[in-house]
Amino acid sequence: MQIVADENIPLLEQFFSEFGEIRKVAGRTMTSEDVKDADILLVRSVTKVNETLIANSPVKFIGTCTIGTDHIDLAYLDALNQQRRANNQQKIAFSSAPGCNAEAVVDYVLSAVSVLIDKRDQIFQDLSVGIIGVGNVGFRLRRRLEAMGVTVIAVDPFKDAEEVGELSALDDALKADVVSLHIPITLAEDAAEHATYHLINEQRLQKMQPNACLINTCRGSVVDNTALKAHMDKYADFESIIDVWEGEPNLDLQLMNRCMLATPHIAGYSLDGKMRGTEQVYQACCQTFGLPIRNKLAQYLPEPSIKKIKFGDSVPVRQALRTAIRAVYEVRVDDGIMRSTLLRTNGEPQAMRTQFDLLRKNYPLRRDIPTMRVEVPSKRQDLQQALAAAGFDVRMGKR
Ligand SMILES: NC(=O)c1ccc[n+]([C@@H]2O[C@H](COP(=O)([O-])OP(=O)(O)OC[C@H]3O[C@@H](n4cnc5c(N)ncnc54)[C@H](O)[C@@H]3O)[C@@H](O)[C@H]2O)c1
Ligand SMILES: O=C(O)[C@H](O)[C@H](O)COP(=O)(O)O
Repeated sequence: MQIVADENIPLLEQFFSEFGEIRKVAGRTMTSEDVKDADILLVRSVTKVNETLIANSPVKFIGTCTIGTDHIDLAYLDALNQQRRANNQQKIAFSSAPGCNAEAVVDYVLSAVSVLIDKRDQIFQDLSVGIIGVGNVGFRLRRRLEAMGVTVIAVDPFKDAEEVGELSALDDALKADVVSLHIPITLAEDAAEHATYHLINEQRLQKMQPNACLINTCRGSVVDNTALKAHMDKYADFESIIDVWEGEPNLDLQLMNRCMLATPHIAGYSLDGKMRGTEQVYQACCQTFGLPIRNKLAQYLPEPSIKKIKFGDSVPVRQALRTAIRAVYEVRVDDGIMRSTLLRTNGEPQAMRTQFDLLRKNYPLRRDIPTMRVEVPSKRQDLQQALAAAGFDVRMGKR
């Protein structure tokens, strides 16, 4: 079989060579010519999988090693499969990787919020956080923040409170100190009144506190970026932390300059998250072709480069939390690199696209918080509790 895959998918050979010959291509510019002989098509979020791409391909399995599926024309795939069923042809199987990088997004939000509270001389427990969308990311984030003593106001019209905890109205969540978005991008024709395109518009920004902080790690156009820029011009204390941009890989550099933190769509880019995405799609592919699952992610994940943090007797909880979270993931590094790189493009569109994609392609190795072992003195129950709540693998030191 021929496998055509986005060159940025990690562990392609390790997981997929048993299926056949792998041809790697640039995901953003993948064409129908590239996939004309593909039996298996493996993509990430930058490849539009639609009629134009696959109509003339013999593809039997399509996998996206990502959480989001908005780049896949699922309606077309559905129609195609109905047609195939009518003609007694095998359907084209599809799989995404639900939850694969949810942990990394939670870590991103924790790192970003820890920068925000430092700036405002606050602690986590001072905050209320509105979580919009209580799926794989939002649910994990809620659990983590509540364990850390943060007040969470969660919204999800498609979930039951019995399943995900207390749910509130959107207007209530918008009143929180921090509003964090964890929803898919959906349009009115598919999701009616719950469509998320420009969910955060001028009207909803007005409902937020004048010094609130908006965090967008889901999809750029969930926020009306023009309205956000105008809102921040009006409210000097309003902050935003943006990982996903309307029109990316091109983006509004004025908006970037005004954001408290700006990153190039890397919230989910931990090594664990990316590799887990490949593993999940591999498992679905094995199922489609009736092969046993021989490969496991644990075989390939390297040891974390920082294996352990050890705290002494006198460290304040606030300092320990900040140190541990940012030892695993320091969002300000990504922010600094993105600003300096994109400002050098002077906003020239082609240069901006190239640099944005290079920042993502050459992203440095980063691990998930639960991979970090933290040792605390046994008498510091407070520290143990706070670090475990934040997701660390906490061990007690000797008395
Ligand atoms: N920046 C990144 O690197 C990155 C990484 C992972 C995911 N994402 C994005 O984040 C999104 C969320 O990820 P997830 O894994 O939690 O997805 P998910 O599908 O598990 O959860 C999304 C949740 O949003 C809810 N929802 C849908 N419309 C809503 C609305 N109008 N209001 C409130 N809730 C609504 C759904 O019911 C669902 O529970 C993904 O769709 C993806 O686009 C980005
Ligand atoms: O949907 C997702 O999983 C994320 O947005 C993912 O991190 C996107 O990464 P990409 O596919 O663009 O490499």
